[in-house]
Amino acid sequence: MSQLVQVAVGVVINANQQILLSLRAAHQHQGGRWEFPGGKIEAHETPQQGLTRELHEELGVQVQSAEPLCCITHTYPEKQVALNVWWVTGFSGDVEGKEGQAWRWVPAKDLSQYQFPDANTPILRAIEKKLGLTGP
Ligand SMILES: Nc1nc2c([nH]c(=O)n2[C@H]2C[C@H](O)[C@@H](COP(=O)(O)OP(=O)(O)OP(=O)(O)O)O2)c(=O)[nH]1
Ligand SMILES: [Mg+2]
Repeated sequence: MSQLVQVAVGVVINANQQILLSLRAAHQHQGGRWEFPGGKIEAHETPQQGLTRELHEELGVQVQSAEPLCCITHTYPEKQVALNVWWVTGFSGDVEGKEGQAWRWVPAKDLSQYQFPDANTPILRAIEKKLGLTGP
């Protein structure tokens, strides 16, 4: 199996309980699916530094407050990823698709209507749990 790729992912939530999604470009791995923004952590970075850099590069926002949400390891046919997922409750700046990608704020309860990379199912469960959206 190829190397494990470490990825920092941000679940950015605003005051209206909406979550920021961004569309993966067609040419990317898992292209055409919606994602929680983020990307590969560089060798010299901590996961939180990677998160902050990626959200700034991809969406032009500055992370101000974040805590770990969950960690997921997933094996795709072509690579294995470790997603270091952060719950981002504070940021500054206006969101912009810096890489030309579509993005949108989605009510947390509507996330299941979107197609995400296969690894993301546990992230959706973690968000529901965090927000108390799970049934009895
Ligand atoms: N950002 C992000 N990546 C995800 C999610 N779910 C998931 O399986 N991944 C995978 C897809 C990719 O293989 C990897 C993330 O890498 P990436 O393509 O965003 O990396 P990057 O921003 O550094 O961009 P690049 O090197 O491809 O230019 O993690 C998700 O919700 N968000
Ligand atoms: Mg990325």
